[in-house]
Amino acid sequence: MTYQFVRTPVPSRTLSPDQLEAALRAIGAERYHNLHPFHKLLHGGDLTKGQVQAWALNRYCYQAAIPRKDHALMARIDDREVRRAWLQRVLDHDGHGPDTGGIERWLVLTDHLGLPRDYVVSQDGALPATRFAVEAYVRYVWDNPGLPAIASCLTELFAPKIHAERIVGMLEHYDFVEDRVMAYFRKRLDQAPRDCDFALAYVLEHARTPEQQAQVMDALTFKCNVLWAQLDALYAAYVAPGMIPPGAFRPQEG
Ligand SMILES: O=C(O)c1cc(C(=O)O)c2c(n1)C(=O)C(=O)c1cc(C(=O)O)[nH]c1-2
Repeated sequence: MTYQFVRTPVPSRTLSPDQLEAALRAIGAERYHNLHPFHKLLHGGDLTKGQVQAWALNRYCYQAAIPRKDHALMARIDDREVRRAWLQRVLDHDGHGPDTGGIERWLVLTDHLGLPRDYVVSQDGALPATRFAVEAYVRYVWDNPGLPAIASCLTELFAPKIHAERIVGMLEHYDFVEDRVMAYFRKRLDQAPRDCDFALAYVLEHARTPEQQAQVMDALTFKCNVLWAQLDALYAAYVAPGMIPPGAFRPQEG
C-alpha cells in the first residue's frame, strides 16, 4: 500500500473533462509556487547574489531528478505510444544529438553564478529538505499507477508563465545575470506547453471515474507541495530566519 500524501474528496459524480480541467487549474491557481514569497523576491530583484546562488544550486537537484522520474514513469507504462512521447522529455533534459540538454543549460547558469560544477553536481551543498522533496517526487511516480504518475507533471501547465516572469525579472534586476544564461528557461517556453498538452489530454481521457478524478487531483496537489516545500526550505535557510542546516551551502558575501 502506497503512502498517500494528500487526500482530495472524491467528487459525488463524474466530472466532465471540462470540469476536471477547471478543477485542476483551480488547484494550480491556489497552490502553484509562483505564489511563494521566495519567487516574488527572486523575480523582483530582491535577493543577493548569494541567495540566487543558493536557489540555483538547490534547483539543480530538481533538474537532475526530472529525467530519473521520467524513466521511472516509462518503466510503469504499458502503452508504447505514451512511452514514445514521454521519451522526448528525458532527451530534453539529458540531451540528444547536437542539443546538450536542459541539465547542461542549468549548469551554464550555475557556472555563470560562480558555483563550481563539481560542487553543484555533487548536490552536497543542497538543503536536506530539497533532497527529500525532490526524491519524494521520483518515488511518487515510481510507486503510483500511470494515471496519477502522469498527472503529477501537470504543474507544468502553470510553468510557462513563471518562466517568462523569471527571464524578464532576473535580466532586469540582477547585473550578475545575462541573457545567454537564461537559455534554460527560454527553451522550456516551447517544451513545457508541448509536454503538458499531452499529459492533460491523457488525464482528461483516462480519469473516467470519480475515484480516478480524485486521484489525479491528489497528484497535482502533491506536486504543488513538492515545489512549495523546496521554496519554504530556501526561504527558511537563506532569507528568514537564516537557519542554514549543517553542511549546506553558505553564501560567501557579507
Ligand atoms: O521553473 C519552474 O518553476 C518549473 C516548474 C516545473 C514544474 O511545474 O514542475 C518544471 C520546470 N520548471 C521545468 O523546468 C521542468 O523541466 C519541469 C519538468 C517537470 C515535470 O514535472 O516533469 N516540471 C518542471
